[in-house]
Amino acid sequence: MTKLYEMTTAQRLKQLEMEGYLTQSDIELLQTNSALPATIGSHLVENYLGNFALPFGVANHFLINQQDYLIPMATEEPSVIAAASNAAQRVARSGGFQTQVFRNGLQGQIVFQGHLKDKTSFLQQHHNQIMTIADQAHPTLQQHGGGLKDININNYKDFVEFNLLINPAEAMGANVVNTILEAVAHYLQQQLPQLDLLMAILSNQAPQQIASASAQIDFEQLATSQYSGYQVAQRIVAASEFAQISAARAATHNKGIMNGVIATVLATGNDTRNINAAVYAGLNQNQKTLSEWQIHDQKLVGNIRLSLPLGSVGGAISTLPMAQLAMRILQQPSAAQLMGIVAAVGLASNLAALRALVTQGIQAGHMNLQWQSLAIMAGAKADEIAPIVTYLKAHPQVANLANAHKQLEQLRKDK
Ligand SMILES: CC(C)(COP(=O)([O-])OP(=O)([O-])OC[C@H]1O[C@@H](n2cnc3c(N)ncnc32)[C@H](O)[C@@H]1OP(=O)([O-])[O-])[C@@H](O)C(=O)NCCC(=O)NCCSC(=O)C[C@@](C)(O)CC(=O)[O-]
Ligand SMILES: NC(=O)C1=CN([C@@H]2O[C@H](COP(=O)(O)OP(=O)(O)OC[C@H]3O[C@@H](n4cnc5c(N)ncnc54)[C@H](O)[C@@H]3O)[C@@H](O)[C@H]2O)C=CC1
Repeated sequence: MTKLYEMTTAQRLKQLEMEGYLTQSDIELLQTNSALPATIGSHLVENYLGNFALPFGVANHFLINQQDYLIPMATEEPSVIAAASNAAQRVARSGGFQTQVFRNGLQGQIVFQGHLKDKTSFLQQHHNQIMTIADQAHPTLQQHGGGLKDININNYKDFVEFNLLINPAEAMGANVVNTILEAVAHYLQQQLPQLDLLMAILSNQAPQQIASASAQIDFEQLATSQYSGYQVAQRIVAASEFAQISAARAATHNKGIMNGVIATVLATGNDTRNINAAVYAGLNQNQKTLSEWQIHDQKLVGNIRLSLPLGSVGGAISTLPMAQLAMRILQQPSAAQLMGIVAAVGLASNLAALRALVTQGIQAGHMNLQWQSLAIMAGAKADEIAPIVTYLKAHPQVANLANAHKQLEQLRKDK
């Protein structure tokens, strides 16, 4: 069967329509030059001039909690989608990804300058009123099952912090949380005139919005022409250990994870700055990397744990037509399901990069993609692609479109 990446874009769209991932109107949306009408764009940002387009594609072969997924990605970086698909296929053949999600709420901070002597009795006295104000500030949130869950007060040297835990229901929650915080802050300032309100804002540290994904990969899925699967597994574990002791390597290890994470977060209309901030806030001196790899029970075992305050409604998720399309391709996941999916994508991106790095190096795969693109651009069809790639690989000095055309003509004459 022709592989997705060997098809033309038109064939690919047809194939995904046949598989039920896309409707005719999705295809029309994808084929319009600007999938974002100016009427929406000009309401999303200020001083709007036009749209900035990015390629949008899908990674395939994802089996997550025994369910098949196509993963929409928006990215400008070549090989991110191929890498995620490549690793996902190895994981799927070994049983797939398992995910776990803890989605308990976002923290909001109301910060005053000064000192609050009797914080416990203040909280006891005002707790119910604060809960009522929070509910009134965003009444629809309660209808969606969200709202203020908990309040703590922390005294610092010259500051008092009211820390509110708010369940944003299905939203990412920045706006709903900030609305509640400002209403509560106003009330608190009235009750505490001796303090000076400094700010009220959600925290992008999200220790209560955590997604974990794991995969147990059979050694045979890792083998290359140079190394056995077991050797590759050992080398991936060594790479993971080195990242734990080298901050310089940890940064790159993590970047490889964020390749797929950010591409998927962006495609679904979620806030990428929020996710970058939350993910990196989850790291510390003792935990430099977002994932770890070990050998256990004759398998390579990967684990990833990410702070992922994602939403399935609200903000640009509900406004951008392309984000809505991405959510349809993902079969309309809940926010918690989306968190698990994104964690699995992060682990897949990491596995692909590490496997390439500890075997043939990163450039060989990148050049392979380049040659594949040249062959496809020259018009090569399924079984014609491999011989042209082989030729271009063997003649890197003349690996250009004109020569890909010549080789294709020759190949067809020789048939
Ligand atoms: C590049 C590949 C995938 C080539 O991989 P390959 O070995 O040439 O692939 P293959 O031809 O054997 O195909 C195997 C599978 O790969 C996928 N695949 C293969 N080709 C395509 C394609 N054109 N489009 C879409 N998917 C593709 C596809 O799933 C395919 O299965 P199939 O569908 O055929 O049954 C591999 O070498 C790889 O995974 N390399 C890693 C690339 C990577 O991580 N890139 C990210 C950018 S580098 C970076 O930013 C971060 C880094 C690396 O520094 C992080 C770190 O240091 O940790
Ligand atoms: N520090 C940060 O990260 C900040 C981020 N932002 C931005 O805030 C936006 C996200 O804010 P949100 O509050 O998530 O979006 P939002 O402002 O669109 O609010 C969510 C809306 O969805 C509605 N809704 C419908 N069904 C719901 C359900 N099942 N659960 C919850 N709400 C439901 C709510 O009533 C509400 O009106 C993003 O655009 C983000 O970039 C804004 C300020 C700060």
